[in-house]
Amino acid sequence: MKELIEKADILIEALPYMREFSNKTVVIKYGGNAMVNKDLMASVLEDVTLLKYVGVNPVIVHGGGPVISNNLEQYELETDFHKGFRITSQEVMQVVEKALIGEVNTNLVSLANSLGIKAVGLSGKDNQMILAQKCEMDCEVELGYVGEVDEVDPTLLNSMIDSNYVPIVAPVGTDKEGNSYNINADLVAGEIAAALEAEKLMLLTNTEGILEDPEDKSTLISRLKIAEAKQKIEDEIIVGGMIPKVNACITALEKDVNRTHILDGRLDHSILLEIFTDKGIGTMITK
Ligand SMILES: Nc1ncnc2c1ncn2[C@@H]1O[C@H](COP(=O)(O)OP(=O)(O)O)[C@@H](O)[C@H]1O
Ligand SMILES: CC(=O)N[C@@H](CCC(=O)OP(=O)(O)O)C(=O)O
Repeated sequence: MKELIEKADILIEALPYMREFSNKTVVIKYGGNAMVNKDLMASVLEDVTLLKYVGVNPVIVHGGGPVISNNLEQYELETDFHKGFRITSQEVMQVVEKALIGEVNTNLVSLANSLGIKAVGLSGKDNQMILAQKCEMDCEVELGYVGEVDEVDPTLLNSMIDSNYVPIVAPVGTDKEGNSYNINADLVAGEIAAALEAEKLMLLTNTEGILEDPEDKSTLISRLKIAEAKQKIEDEIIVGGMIPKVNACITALEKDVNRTHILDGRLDHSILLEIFTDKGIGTMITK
């Protein structure tokens, strides 16, 4: 009986959060390094199903870096990164599109549909939803078809949300001429959260959150303000793949998304633990 009452307590703890998030949009970025197996993907999508049933509007943006790297290896094409971005020649871009849109996106959509979510897959090219421009972050290195988001048109996503679908977005953008661009998925998630005026942005990854010492999980930082996060990038405590995540949170916060979180996507039901428990998990970045 005690166990049953504890289960009821968990539901009661979740109740105020269910009320708070009902009819609100939550953007979830699911990253390649936390997508390591089908069970984990199913656990993430189960959380998304529950969100949908309690009236939250989830939007998923996925990565797929490791899948792209595997496919490039099969084609014997080299992968080079510059400041966390994959240098993307025209040949590499073709593999990126096939991997992200033709493989990762369709697999996620199929799995989501099999779990009872009305999921629809799309990329930033659909209806020119994500207008991109060539990323000119560093003049010294030619990044090729690496893009940065110029503008997100939220019309298509909003009409899907209004019709009760869960959009699953691949991070490929386009320019007005129809050229495709490879965009870091964290940055896409931040811009989509901003365009949808989402309540929350959640970036799922393969660490507990932001760590003071990446080798030591006990050094998890639960809360960080924008200025503190920028300082940690400058001090090189936050490096590599964590930098675009922090930048995505900053973009979203500056464009009025209320809450942003970086959390462990390897942990079963991390989304529910973050949204529906008093303590939350991972790192929350705030204004
Ligand atoms: N301060 C930090 N705390 C935690 N992880 C960090 C930190 N700085 C850099 N990282 C690295 O960032 C990685 C997450 O980025 P990335 O591998 O690109 O994830 P994803 O595939 O989920 O997008 C972590 O695995 C870790 O190696
Ligand atoms: C420009 C750039 O680097 N794009 C990424 C897009 C996929 C991505 O961001 O995947 P993760 O979230 O799994 O890292 C890439 O080519 O790997």
